[in-house]
Amino acid sequence: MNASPRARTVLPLAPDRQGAGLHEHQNDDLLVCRDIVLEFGAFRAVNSCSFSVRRGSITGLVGPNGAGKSTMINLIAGALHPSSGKIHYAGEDITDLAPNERFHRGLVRTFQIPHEFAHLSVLENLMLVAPHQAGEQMWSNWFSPGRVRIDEDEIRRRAWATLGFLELTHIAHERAGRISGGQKKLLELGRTMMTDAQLVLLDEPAAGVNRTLLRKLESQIEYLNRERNYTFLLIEHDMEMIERLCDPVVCMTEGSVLIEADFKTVRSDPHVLEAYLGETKDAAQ
Ligand SMILES: Nc1ncnc2c1ncn2[C@@H]1O[C@H](COP(=O)(O)OP(=O)(O)OP(=O)(O)O)[C@@H](O)[C@H]1O
Repeated sequence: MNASPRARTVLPLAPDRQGAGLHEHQNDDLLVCRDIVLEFGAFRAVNSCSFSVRRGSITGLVGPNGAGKSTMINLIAGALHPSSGKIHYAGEDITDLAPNERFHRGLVRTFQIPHEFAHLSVLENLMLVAPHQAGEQMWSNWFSPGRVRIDEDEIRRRAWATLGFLELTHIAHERAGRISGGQKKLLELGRTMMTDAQLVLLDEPAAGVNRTLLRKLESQIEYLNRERNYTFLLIEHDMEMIERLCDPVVCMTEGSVLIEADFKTVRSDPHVLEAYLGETKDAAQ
């Protein structure tokens, strides 16, 4: 379980209040999404969605298929921009910031290793992600080659340390495209460790991961939360994982937040049950 203190419970919204500001956001909120709307053509995928992520928490984002969870993660990461609403991160309005600017502020999203990195080794994939590499800047190469060397050595050292932590040292020189799905998830987590992450967005980390690797992934998420003070926002359909790791849990349905509370309260909430039941009925038809 996340070691940080559990702060608040927000009771389910009455249906006629859905989409209204969910609650008073607090100073310890690292991320605040307020009244976010996103339309794809005539379809409103996110409908006045408001929730916050407390600094130091592992916040779960759950909800039936199509609820708008991944779209919200895309909006928070900056891959999509809302039609209306505001996103605040670390006290600043980031609604219009580009994804790379968010990344440099420590808002990091994990992603499947893209094709262009699949042919690189696991070690190289880690080294590539380190922020503020002097070698990135042409002027550094011209004027201070020594500094580039030191940076690269430091990044390499950090990459090996990360591999050691993830127990992936034995596959350091494997091509990233050839490792197992579970190992890729660990590598994604490792890539966040090469950055100065503050808020890590994890989209379905458990998907395609076997039980043993899943427990390892969970304990590493807990470790990074506890020891490196990472805050996580985690989308997951595996409710056991959500129960073990997350507090609070935000449940979305039809583009809005239905409830934000501890796992037990969310699980037993009749509106949540109804939302998931609707999904089951749709699948059965
Ligand atoms: N690029 C797009 N164009 C049109 N509709 C989209 C697009 N992306 C998502 N949608 C729709 O928006 C709604 C929300 O999708 P989203 O992927 O955010 O849901 P989700 O809660 O993450 O679902 P799942 O748990 O199945 O991944 C869905 O109805 C989806 O079909």
